[in-house]
Amino acid sequence: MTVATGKTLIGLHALSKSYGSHIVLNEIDLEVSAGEVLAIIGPSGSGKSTLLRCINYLEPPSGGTITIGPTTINAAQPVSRVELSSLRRRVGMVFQSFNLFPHMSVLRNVSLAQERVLGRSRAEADERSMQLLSRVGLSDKAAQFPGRCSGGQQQRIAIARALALDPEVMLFDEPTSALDPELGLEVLAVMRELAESGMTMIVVTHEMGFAENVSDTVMIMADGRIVEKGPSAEVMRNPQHERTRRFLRAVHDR
Ligand SMILES: Nc1ncnc2c1ncn2[C@@H]1O[C@H](COP(=O)(O)OP(=O)(O)OP(=O)(O)O)[C@@H](O)[C@H]1O
Repeated sequence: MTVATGKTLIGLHALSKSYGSHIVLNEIDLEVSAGEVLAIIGPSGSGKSTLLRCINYLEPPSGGTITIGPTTINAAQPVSRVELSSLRRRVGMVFQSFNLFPHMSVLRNVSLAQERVLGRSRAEADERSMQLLSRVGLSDKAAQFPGRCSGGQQQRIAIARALALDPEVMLFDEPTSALDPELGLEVLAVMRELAESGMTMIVVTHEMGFAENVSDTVMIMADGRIVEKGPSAEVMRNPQHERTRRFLRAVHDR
């Protein structure tokens, strides 16, 4: 259990996304409190990644609104570059593939956006980067290139890079799916620490242990809709909907 304050930080209202006639997100309503950790689980193709990508406008939604703190973006209206960069700055994202710059040192990977986006000096950015690398247990890798690091280390660097812009919320899209289980555990430990520090997190995951033991809230998606959402222990141990029960049984039998 983490430190959710009860104050809504993120609100989605009737958020929809279609590709042609294929409705991938069907009028999603969702509220996430400051400090809450929400795990999104569900079958393949149910719209989990699309939902995350719509929240930070990597995919423009087809309809609905996204509110983050005091700012509301309406999908029906054009979004300016200023609004988009403000949104992306406030919403950090970590992907399944780490997307680090291979030709830059680990330190530079973490510090570059701080200079470009936040206008920090190189010295300030490097100092902050070293703090964050230490937080993810990688201060000794600062001078290396990412290619010399393991997958788990690269994902922890990607987390440090996202944190470097001081986001209000962190989105994780299956951050351990590309990793061997042991390396995944390193990443999950960093995510647990982040959750306990009070970061607001939305995590698409196949890690049922994370959903049950770290997240405050679990949400099950199927066919672009929210099937069930509630306190994680309740949803994972006593699901109310047949669709959730079927999904959890299938995961369990895998
Ligand atoms: N760019 C795109 N163009 C067309 N269809 C897309 C696009 N992106 C996603 N889709 C479709 O949207 C649906 C939802 O995909 P999404 O990746 O959000 O599901 P998911 O629940 O995250 O699945 P998984 O667990 O397999 O990652 C799928 O049917 C997918 O084929």
